[in-house]
Amino acid sequence: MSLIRDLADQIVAAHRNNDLCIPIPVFSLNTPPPQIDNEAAVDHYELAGALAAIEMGFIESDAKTLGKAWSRMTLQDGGFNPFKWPNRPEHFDLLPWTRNMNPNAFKECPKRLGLYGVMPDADWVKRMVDAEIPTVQLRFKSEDKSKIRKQIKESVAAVKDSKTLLFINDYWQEAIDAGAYGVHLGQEDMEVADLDEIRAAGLRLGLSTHGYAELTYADRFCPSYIAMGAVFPTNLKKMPTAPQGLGRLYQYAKLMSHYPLVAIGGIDQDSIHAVAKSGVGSVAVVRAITQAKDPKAAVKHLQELMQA
Ligand SMILES: Cc1ncc(COP(=O)(O)OP(=O)(O)O)c(N)n1
Ligand SMILES: Cc1ncsc1CCOP(=O)(O)O
Ligand SMILES: [Mg+2]
Repeated sequence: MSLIRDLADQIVAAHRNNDLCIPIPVFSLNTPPPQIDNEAAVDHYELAGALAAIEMGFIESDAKTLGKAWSRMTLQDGGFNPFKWPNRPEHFDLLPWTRNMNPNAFKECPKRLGLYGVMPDADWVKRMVDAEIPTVQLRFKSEDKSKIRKQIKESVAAVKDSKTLLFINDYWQEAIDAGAYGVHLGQEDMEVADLDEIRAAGLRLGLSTHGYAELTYADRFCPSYIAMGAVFPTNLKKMPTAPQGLGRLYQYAKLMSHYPLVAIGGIDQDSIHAVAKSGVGSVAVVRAITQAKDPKAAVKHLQELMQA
């Protein structure tokens, strides 16, 4: 165990000062630390990588994923180097990059979806089309199926004959029925959705992720794009994990660079440039548009800042 401890200490020391570390929240200091299964681990590097990740504030599932990646990286790169960080698809055993060879891949979307407005109703979708935003999502939350269908129908009509691409959040069946461009699903949504039906209908699929474990899981489905967040704190949604920060976003973007990527969560005009520099082709925002004095001008300004 002391060898594993020593390797883990070297990894933590090498990465202590970069933005990959997230302080462990005070409320969880009294709970027992997550257990890494020594028996199931392949080698010392897997255990050390996972232990280091826990100390750097990664959640248990991400620490386990990182442990396996540390093991593969150490074997593939011919030795242990604590200053490295796993960031290549082969470290995480991701699918081969050639999506057109994968019969289960979802339909392709542009690699760079650009500014992506996540909007609460069809009127906002119309405003975004008028502002010529490249990508928009209808994120209308309701229990009322007839209202949902109406909102989706109006949104699909709004983007017709425009260059704006429309994703529908959650309501995949209604999105298929209305002929939308694509659907966006979270990790829980995808467990209950009929992914085969979405693929067969030719809709694009975007998936939410919140860390390494969900990224590698999402990769198994070869979605059209992968969203990563929350980058910064947001009050619009209760997030399952702490804000990831720019350091982790940059690593995720490097690892998944063969996918169209979307960054989301708490991004505004002050941070959008740094977020775009991570290499993601798209930045999704809600409040930076809906709470702007002039939403149309905000769309233009945010796009300029992304490209600057
Ligand atoms: C682009 C984009 N990324 C993430 C989400 C969040 O989706 P989900 O986790 O399913 O949460 P809800 O939006 O359904 O509350 C999103 N909608 N869009
Ligand atoms: C829907 C959603 N999913 C992850 S963060 C988020 C909300 C982002 O809103 P904002 O851009 O206002 O922080
Ligand atoms: Mg959802």
